Amino acid sequence: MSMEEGGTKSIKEKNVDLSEYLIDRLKQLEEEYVRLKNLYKRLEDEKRFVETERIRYEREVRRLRSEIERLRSPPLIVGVISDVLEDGKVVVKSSTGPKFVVHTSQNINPEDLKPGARVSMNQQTLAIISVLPPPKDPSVYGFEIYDKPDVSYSDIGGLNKQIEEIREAVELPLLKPKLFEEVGIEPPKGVLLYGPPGTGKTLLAKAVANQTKATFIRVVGSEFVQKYIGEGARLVREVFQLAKEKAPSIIFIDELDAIAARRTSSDTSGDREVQRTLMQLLSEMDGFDNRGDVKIVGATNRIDILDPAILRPGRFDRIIEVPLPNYEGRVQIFKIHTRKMKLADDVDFRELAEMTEGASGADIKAIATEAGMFAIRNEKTIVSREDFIKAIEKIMKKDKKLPEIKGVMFI
Ligand SMILES: Nc1ncnc2c1ncn2[C@@H]1O[C@H](COP(=O)(O)OP(=O)(O)OP(=O)(O)O)[C@@H](O)[C@H]1O
Repeated sequence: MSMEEGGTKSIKEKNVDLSEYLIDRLKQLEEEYVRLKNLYKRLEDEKRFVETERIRYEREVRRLRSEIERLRSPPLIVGVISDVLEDGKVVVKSSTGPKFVVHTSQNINPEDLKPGARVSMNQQTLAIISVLPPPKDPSVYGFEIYDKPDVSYSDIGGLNKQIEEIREAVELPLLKPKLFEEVGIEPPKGVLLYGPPGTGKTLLAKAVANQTKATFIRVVGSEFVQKYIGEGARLVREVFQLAKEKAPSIIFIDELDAIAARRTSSDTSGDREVQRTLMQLLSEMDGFDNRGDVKIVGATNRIDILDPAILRPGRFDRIIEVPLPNYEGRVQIFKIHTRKMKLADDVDFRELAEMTEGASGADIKAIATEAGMFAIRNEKTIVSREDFIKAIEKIMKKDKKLPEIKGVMFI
């Protein structure tokens, strides 16, 4: 009897155990379900994120591919249409001389194809790629023109001697031409600024233009000879023409070395193109009156490779060195580029200047901007000494990282 009782109990107990077990198991499964559901949601989110990242990278790859394509594409030749034939072909005179019968791109509106129109052509097939705007439009050549640049002498740090020299050579003749006549001397025609990159050469030229209310025309030497083959000499002519029309004006030729490097023995068509451009520049400089109100300021990082012809009297006859700033200069440049920043009391320009031996004005500007960025990253609006120190480390390290390759200047 007792056995039987005991047996029934155990069956009951077993049932209780089983139902407890099942409830437990159910709970576990429910929890597992919730966990998997969350995991699924997280994976879905991650999938979406990865998907958008993929699309972003694909877009970036496409952009870089087209950039590579663009950089690889050969320069175009400039020509002038002499006749439009009935079959849609066109007779063009290339800027290097001979005439050709060529095809045109389908993207060109046939109405734009008129005799006299300037066009760009593929180097190999000479097919017309586009019709260029009329030559008088200075933007065609990428000339930068400012009626009155907004840079003043007070924006330039550590170049007092250079400012004095450029004022004497460019500003005085523009503002007081009579003075030179009375004394009976010819004012300098052109001034050459030379020195390492980012030291303020462009800034100096802009400040003189501002002070004399002259139009500032900036052209880049390498663009004269690289953008449109066979056009360098004509571009030089056009810049001088434009400068005369906009007088008083200052022509600032950046990267002068690209068109005025000493002649080498090689005789490629590229060299001949550079030669023609330089000849045109020399003849323009010789041809105009130095008492006039057009002044030329050239800039180069490589005075050592310039053709001596360009430095002869009556051409670039004042040469001004624009070196890397010394300690005092760096203090001043730090002051200039932090004028609009809110600085903590622990920022000491003297200390910063000591830490930035060898930095250019452009480097110091970059340090100030970077210090501001560090402050923003830490959600501060006041920039502290620590932000500057981090910025100096970052910018000065970047400078040092540049590879050293003999004979090559990194600009
Ligand atoms: N002496 C300086 N005082 C204040 N700012 C300077 C000075 N030098 C350079 N900078 C800053 O660096 C920037 C670049 O300088 P700038 O274009 O005048 O150099 P550059 O000598 O013409 O260089 P590059 O040879 O590369 O053309 C300027 O916009 C300016 O903000």
